[in-house]
Amino acid sequence: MKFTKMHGAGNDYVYVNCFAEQVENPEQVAIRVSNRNFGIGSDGLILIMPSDKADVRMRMFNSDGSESEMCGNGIRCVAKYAYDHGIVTKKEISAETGAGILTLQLFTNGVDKVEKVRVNMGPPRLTRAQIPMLGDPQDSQVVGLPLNILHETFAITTVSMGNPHCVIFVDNVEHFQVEKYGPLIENHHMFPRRTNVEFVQIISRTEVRQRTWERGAGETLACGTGASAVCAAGVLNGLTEKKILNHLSGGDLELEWAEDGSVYMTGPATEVFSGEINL
Ligand SMILES: N[C@@H](CCC[C@H](N)C(=O)O)C(=O)O
Repeated sequence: MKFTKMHGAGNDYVYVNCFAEQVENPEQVAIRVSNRNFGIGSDGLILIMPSDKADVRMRMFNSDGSESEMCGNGIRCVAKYAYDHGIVTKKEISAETGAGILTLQLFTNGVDKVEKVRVNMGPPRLTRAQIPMLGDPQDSQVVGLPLNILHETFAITTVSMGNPHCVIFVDNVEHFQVEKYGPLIENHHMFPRRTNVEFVQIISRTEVRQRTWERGAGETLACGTGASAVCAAGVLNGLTEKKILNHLSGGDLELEWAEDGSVYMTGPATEVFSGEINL
């Protein structure tokens, strides 16, 4: 299988051009290639596919083989791959994802390669049914709900960006035990399809620092859907403005919850290397 390794702010995936390749059993392939000792090494597998509804389609698998509806860092890299490898020639493209069809604006450098992408991530979805989360499905939003984990109580805010997120504001995120609490919240019975978890420190009303425990992957260096969920959660909790800079462990993302109701995410996309693997 031919592949290209790419990352967005350090959130790294193995990308396969399915305009040219066919991938059987992508769940198993994701587990195999993601392994950092016995495989290529990545947070998961992303398939770049033809679409009959959009310029390109993305399917995304975590390193444990589970499929997610959406990946914010991944979709920027899909856009970069599609433009740099001649699948698309426009600088505004559409992409089909499990979270719907998104529009993306591409920014190129002096040698006409994509460096940065702005994605309309769509509106944050806030009802319990949309997350999904146990409780009254019509509950319009969950903001600062107390959740007991071991001997701690966390105030959680839940947001779906097509995939589920549980946002928790903490005083000192660098010293926070992400590995201890992340998996307990990811697998909490409140979340029937598990959840991604963002631990966030407020720096100012326009700047935050985020660490992410990803569903199906563990702690990663960045999460674009998570950063978008944090943008909404900060506003819902009255902690931040609608436009913020988010410092993730592997780089920065710019977020804006705009007047049209959508969250816009802008950030880098980087190609690292290409190769071939015998499966
Ligand atoms: N890193 C991603 C999100 C990947 C999927 C997530 N782990 C899930 O299962 O929903 C991003 O940049 O959004």
